[in-house]
Amino acid sequence: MQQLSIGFVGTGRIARALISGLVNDPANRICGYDKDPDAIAAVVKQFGIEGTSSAAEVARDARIIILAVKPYQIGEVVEELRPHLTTGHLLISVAAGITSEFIRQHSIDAMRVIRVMPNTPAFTGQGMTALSKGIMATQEDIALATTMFSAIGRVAVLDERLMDAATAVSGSGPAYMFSLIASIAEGGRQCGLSMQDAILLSAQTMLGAATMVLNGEKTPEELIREVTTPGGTTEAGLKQMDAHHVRQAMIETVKAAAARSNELKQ
Ligand SMILES: NC(=O)C1=CN([C@@H]2O[C@H](COP(=O)(O)OP(=O)(O)OC[C@H]3O[C@@H](n4cnc5c(N)ncnc54)[C@H](O)[C@@H]3O)[C@@H](O)[C@H]2O)C=CC1
Ligand SMILES: O=C(O)[C@@H]1CCC=N1
Repeated sequence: MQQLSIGFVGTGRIARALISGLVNDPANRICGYDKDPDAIAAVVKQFGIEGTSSAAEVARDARIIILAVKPYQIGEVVEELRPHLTTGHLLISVAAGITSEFIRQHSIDAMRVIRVMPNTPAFTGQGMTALSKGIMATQEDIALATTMFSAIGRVAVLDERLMDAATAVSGSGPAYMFSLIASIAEGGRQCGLSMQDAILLSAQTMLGAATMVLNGEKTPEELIREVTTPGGTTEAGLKQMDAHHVRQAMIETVKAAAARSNELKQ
């Protein structure tokens, strides 16, 4: 069994979601550093990873370094890491908008960089990660990252120019899904259900509907037709969705998030 040494710089919300899945593989040896002592103490306590006291220590202890800080903090973290980086390292960035070229140019010329966009359902093993190869990264690096991120859900390998779109659909997507679940549940509550029952009915329905789509036998449009009886309840509901331009609103939601990811580009 090949041991993988993985180090996180930044152990906030998305890092915790990734660590929660990666710790299950005994082949992974995980360490982390966060400039907030409470953040690193929390992950050490929760997941039993090794805490370190600087980014330099992460570079010393890990071959794979995951940059999990806010986009505007990536520059300072790469500067801090640079003197400690070698061609033996692989840098993986989860930051929205930040290009692999920005990271390579601010680290070392031969740096192998992979840009990924995971999402918080990684906590349940049902994450979706899009990943793309920087110019110096190899197919072996992509294969390694694919295996790593498969521990927390599904993986799609994309050309980097599509990462803004992936960020908008699956990176930010859980927030839209939570919003839809909450809105449908609120409708149920207004029709007499308790909020607890309404959330259960709404969330389990989203899970079941998503599973049917992923089974891949039918398109979402075909599945809509199968639920909808002419003159029945679904048709009455869908008419309201159309009247309130819900589909168009969701399209515009994704386009706005992709545009913002593009604005964060460095
Ligand atoms: N939250 C999400 O659902 C997703 C977030 N991302 C990306 O992940 C990155 C992190 O986001 P979150 O985890 O949500 O943020 P967060 O604020 O929860 O975590 C960031 C962590 O980085 C630490 N940090 C900041 N500067 C540092 C430094 N110089 N050295 C070491 N640690 C430092 C902070 O103390 C904090 O604990 C962002 O770039 C975001 O675009 C990507 C996919 C999904
Ligand atoms: O909202 C954000 O910018 C990050 C990136 C994707 C999910 N959260």
